[in-house]
Amino acid sequence: MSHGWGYGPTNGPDKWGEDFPVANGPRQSPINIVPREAQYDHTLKALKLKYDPSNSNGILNNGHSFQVDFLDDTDSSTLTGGPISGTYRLKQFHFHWGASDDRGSEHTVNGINFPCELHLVHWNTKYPSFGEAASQPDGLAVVGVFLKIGAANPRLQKVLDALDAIKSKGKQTTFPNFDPKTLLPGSLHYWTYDGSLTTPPLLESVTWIVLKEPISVSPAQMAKFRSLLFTGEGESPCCMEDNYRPPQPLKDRKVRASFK
Ligand SMILES: NS(=O)(=O)/N=C1/NCCO1
Ligand SMILES: [Zn+2]
Repeated sequence: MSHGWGYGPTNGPDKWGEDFPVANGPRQSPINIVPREAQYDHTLKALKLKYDPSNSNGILNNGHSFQVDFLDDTDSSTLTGGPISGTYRLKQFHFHWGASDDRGSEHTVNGINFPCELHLVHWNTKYPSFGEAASQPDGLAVVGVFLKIGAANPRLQKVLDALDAIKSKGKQTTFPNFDPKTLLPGSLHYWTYDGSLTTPPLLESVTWIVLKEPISVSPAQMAKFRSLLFTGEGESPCCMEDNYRPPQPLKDRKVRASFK
């Protein structure tokens, strides 16, 4: 790709391998999850998510999605338990979504797409920083949460209300006192497998933890996601939508389930 990566016909997922050959590697993400082929593992621990709302810092349109960034200089917002060992710090959360409600998630379940998927990105504190951790096979842990069309989600609305201030690429604003736990479903049952970042550089450093239970989002709330722009101020506007990578080959991997 002569220009930066994105989700269009000339710089989208099918082209990423030109600049990032790991795109065709052995542990790429996302994947299609087939529940009846997942192996229940009774040794898997319960997820422990401890988030301090005072760590939430800002919200940024990065030109691919929007992300809420967290202060990660202490262990006050962490993921422990689950399939991982040690302590992983929350760095940011972001979403992927479609141009219409029939697509948008990155992981699929029995080939079914959800309209949106939330990713909470954590890094292993055995490494000195997110950047260092991102290059290690056990460096990152991302919790994925599906969003399913239903009733409006008042907790999600707090995030969506900030989007008017970050409509175009590069815009950011403060986003204090937000508890990401409010975005989680009632059940923390999960599927887990070894994978990668789903965006370039596609590093194969992610332990994926995909929650079985979705949270709700209304059609009007989905329209709010789509009101963002991939493009910067002064560029011809392009709606931020279909910012998802499709499922990748499972290759020599097993998906484990934390539940029967
Ligand atoms: N979609 S993803 O795998 O979470 N990708 C990233 N990239 C930077 C942080 O998370
Ligand atoms: Zn993501």
